[in-house]
Amino acid sequence: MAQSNSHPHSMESTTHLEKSNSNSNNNGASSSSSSSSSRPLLHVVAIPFPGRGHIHPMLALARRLASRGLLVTLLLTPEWLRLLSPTTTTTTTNPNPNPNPNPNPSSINGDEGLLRLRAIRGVALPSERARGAAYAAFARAVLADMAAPAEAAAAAAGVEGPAVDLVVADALLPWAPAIARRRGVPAAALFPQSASVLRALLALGDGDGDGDGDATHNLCDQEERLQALKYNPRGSSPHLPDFTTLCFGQSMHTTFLNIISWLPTAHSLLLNSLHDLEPHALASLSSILPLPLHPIAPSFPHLPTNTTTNNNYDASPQPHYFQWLSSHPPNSILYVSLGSFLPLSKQEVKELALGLKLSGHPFLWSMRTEEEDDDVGGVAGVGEKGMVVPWCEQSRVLCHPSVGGFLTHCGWNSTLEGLYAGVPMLTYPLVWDQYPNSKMVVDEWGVGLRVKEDDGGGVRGEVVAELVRKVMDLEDGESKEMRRRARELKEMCHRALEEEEEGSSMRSIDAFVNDIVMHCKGGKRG
Ligand SMILES: O=c1ccn([C@@H]2O[C@H](COP(=O)(O)OP(=O)(O)O[C@H]3O[C@H](CO)[C@@H](O)[C@H](O)[C@H]3O)[C@@H](O)[C@H]2O)c(=O)[nH]1
Repeated sequence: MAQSNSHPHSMESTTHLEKSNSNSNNNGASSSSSSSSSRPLLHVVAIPFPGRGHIHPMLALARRLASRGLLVTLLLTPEWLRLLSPTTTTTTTNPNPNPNPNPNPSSINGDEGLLRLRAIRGVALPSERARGAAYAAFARAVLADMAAPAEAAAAAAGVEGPAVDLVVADALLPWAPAIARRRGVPAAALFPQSASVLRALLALGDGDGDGDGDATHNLCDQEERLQALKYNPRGSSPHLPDFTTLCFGQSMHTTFLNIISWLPTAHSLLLNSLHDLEPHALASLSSILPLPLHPIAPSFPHLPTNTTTNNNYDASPQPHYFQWLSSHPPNSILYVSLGSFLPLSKQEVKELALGLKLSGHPFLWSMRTEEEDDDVGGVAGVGEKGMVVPWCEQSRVLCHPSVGGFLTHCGWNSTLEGLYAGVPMLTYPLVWDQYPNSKMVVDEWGVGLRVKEDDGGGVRGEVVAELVRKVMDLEDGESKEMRRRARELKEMCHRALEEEEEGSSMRSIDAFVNDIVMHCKGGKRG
């Protein structure tokens, strides 16, 4: 965050922490062989919300903290421990054999230096595959049933030692601060969505003043409210069914506000954003939240964490679809992914497949098996032009030179990964923050076109085809302008990671580490 907009409590301008583990490996984990043989600065317990879009940013953060000399115990459900295992990531429906089984950079094979993985046992959650269809049961289990098992796992981390100094939790885990409190340590929050969405949520919280303990009341003045509500996830898609009304008997924003009401009391808040990307929202949050804010994006599991990175992706071995990508000219392939858990209707899949076929452009579609449908003509049969995989290393795929466009549901991680890669986007939001994210991509940053409008209505294949042709046409004026803007934003993202130039992401992580080391070692433990 620019100094002029920093919160008075922010430590961002403090000098870099001396790195006690400068030899980070490609995943950014410390090269020290084990936690017992090193002297970690602090022991952090990190608790992500158990969904892909939350685990990725927490895993990236954990690696970055470990690379700076902190011991991090990342608590995961047994299913996620298994899903992050490299051996589970190589299956594909593509007829090409996989000649080069690849450790997915977002995967992890046991402990990595100062990063330890431990299980949260004894909580029954609907599986990741079923999560989209069973969201109510999933959300209830996470919000209620996961608390005690997570606390037991945090306690076990302290017994395994050394004593826990700090809990870092996903902002959507409302029981996390109580775990920290009972251990007598501070809790920091990682907010996994955009700063603009958080700001809108807080503005919505400025409501009835009924004294019901909602700590987000009265944080925004009228002007702030009006600005923030432009990004009201609900307001930007008023015709969408509000699925949490069914789940919880109350609206999504009320549910969300209750969940995140602990944020103003957290020790500090890590935001998955960059100041130059959302300057107004971050400045506004700085002024209304009484705690240090650290905008740490870009922060993906595959990025090196401690080194200057001018390359787009790391040098890990590459799975088979990279060979296919490499057999195409630069900027010729459209990458398609509609997120990690919400299923599309058969009709939507059919229209998208038709659109891709009519467009005539090659595409790589990461399609979850439950989206596949025989009626689509086995989408892979859409032609020699397309490849369908059940999973790929998205953030690396997007950085491949042959990829020239991204049809995305606008999950916040996907949005950031598209910006980092510098590819123009076609937006196809499905729920919640994906609508305001689409709005930023198209209207604010000028790096995309809407496939699906904000009214959430259906999309015809012919329209998809026309938009794909436009965004992939390197000679089209509008496409050229989007590519120019995309290059600018890509450069911005890469600058944020430059260590020697003190990029903003590096500064923020260092400031956070300085902040918590000073707090915990300074005897301020509660
Ligand atoms: O084949 C694939 C498909 C996805 N991904 C990764 O999975 C993550 C998906 O995250 P995101 O783009 O944020 O989508 P969701 O999983 O749908 O994320 C949920 O969580 C996000 C953060 O809270 C919200 O912004 C979204 O709306 C919500 O749906 C990204 O890192 C992708 O790179 C892959 O690596 N390979």
